[in-house]
Amino acid sequence: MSPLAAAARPAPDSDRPCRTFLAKGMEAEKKAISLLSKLRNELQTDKPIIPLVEKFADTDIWNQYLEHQQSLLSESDGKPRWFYSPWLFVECYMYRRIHEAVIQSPPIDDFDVFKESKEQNFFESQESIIALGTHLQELLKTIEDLDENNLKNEFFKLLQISLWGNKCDLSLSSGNTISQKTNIINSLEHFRPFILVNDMEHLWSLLSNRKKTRGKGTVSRVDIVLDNSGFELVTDLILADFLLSSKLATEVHFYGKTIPWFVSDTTIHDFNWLIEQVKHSNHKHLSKCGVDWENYIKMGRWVYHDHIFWTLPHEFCAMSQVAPDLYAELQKAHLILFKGDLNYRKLTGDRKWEFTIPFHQALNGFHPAPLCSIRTLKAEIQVGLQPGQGEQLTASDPNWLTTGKYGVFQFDGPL
Ligand SMILES: O=P(O)(O)OC[C@H]1O[C@](O)(CO)[C@@H](O)[C@@H]1O
Ligand SMILES: [Mn+2]
Repeated sequence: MSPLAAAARPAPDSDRPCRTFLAKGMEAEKKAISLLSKLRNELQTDKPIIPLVEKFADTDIWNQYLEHQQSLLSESDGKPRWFYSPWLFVECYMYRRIHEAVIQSPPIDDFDVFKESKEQNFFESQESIIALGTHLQELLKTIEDLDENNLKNEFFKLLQISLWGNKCDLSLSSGNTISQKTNIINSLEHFRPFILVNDMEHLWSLLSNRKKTRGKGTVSRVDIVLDNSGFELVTDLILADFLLSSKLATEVHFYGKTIPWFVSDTTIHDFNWLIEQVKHSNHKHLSKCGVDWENYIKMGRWVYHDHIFWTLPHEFCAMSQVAPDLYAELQKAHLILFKGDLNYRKLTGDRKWEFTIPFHQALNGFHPAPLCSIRTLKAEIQVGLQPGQGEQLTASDPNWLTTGKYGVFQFDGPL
């Protein structure tokens, strides 16, 4: 019997639901693809930016923001358009429209379109991930005996690994694989000159002073606003493990993204999936990391927070108005680490600041707690440089702002 004839024959009752589900799935896939093609056409032909239509936790806030963008334009400017609106808004809007296309297409409405790329990044970085896990387990064997100076050096090493982990970012590589192939630990000295602002000493003095002076049983809390999943997330979890094991912190709070975002950004599914993968690694040191990390979560020493604010287009100086609950949560931290370039753009409002403007000024009143941006440069904004430093970089390396080759540890707050 020909396949067509077989398909035409009424299915036996046993697999009818399966076929219906399959048919519905294919229907949904077609719908999502057509919505995404419409989005691409709007983007490529500079159409007006249209309000979100699907009911979701943040639909109204997004549409209010779009109205705000409209209010900034004069009569003759017409509607906010793709090519003539602030990049921060338009890029965030694009990823939010991708999410809308998926939630409008049940039953695939909870599908993560970037899941495969994020998992591929993890698997392709296995060698360097194993090297990092081994490095951490070796370090933990002797951590109690390290003197202050050695402990500080180990802290600085893991901070730099977390910084350079930020290069592995799929939105910069527009989704092409950008996994960590080499053992990053051996390259730290080579990368050192590419750190343009280095406030690591501030981080050390803040945490080590608090460790010395805090009373028994008091909390030392470090909050990490995460960026990319995959290799970068491993570097952040290894840093967080060290913070607890060195007693520089007694608890670490993590913030991820509520929806798939900028291709590689971490969602709660990515966070849990990665810890599960590490725990089940057949490499004993790596598997020990995963077992410890799962225990930190069970004991409440690691806490994961979800908040819709992180996938809105707002600059962080608006957080206390737009998301006062999140601002209040961040105020409980003794230090907040903001990973990555997008967070840096939102910290500084993505303004065309002079390179030498102080970071404190660019934060425009956003001071929930002492904070540090740990960021590789992928967008044309950088503040807090020395006089002439930006100009010198432009002369020696014209694309220094956007290649991810340079990085900063930029601190703000009382010591
Ligand atoms: O993952 P990160 O470090 O926030 O990088 C995201 C950055 O990559 C880009 O999407 C492309 O360069 C920027 O627009 C964005 O700020
Ligand atoms: Mn990112």
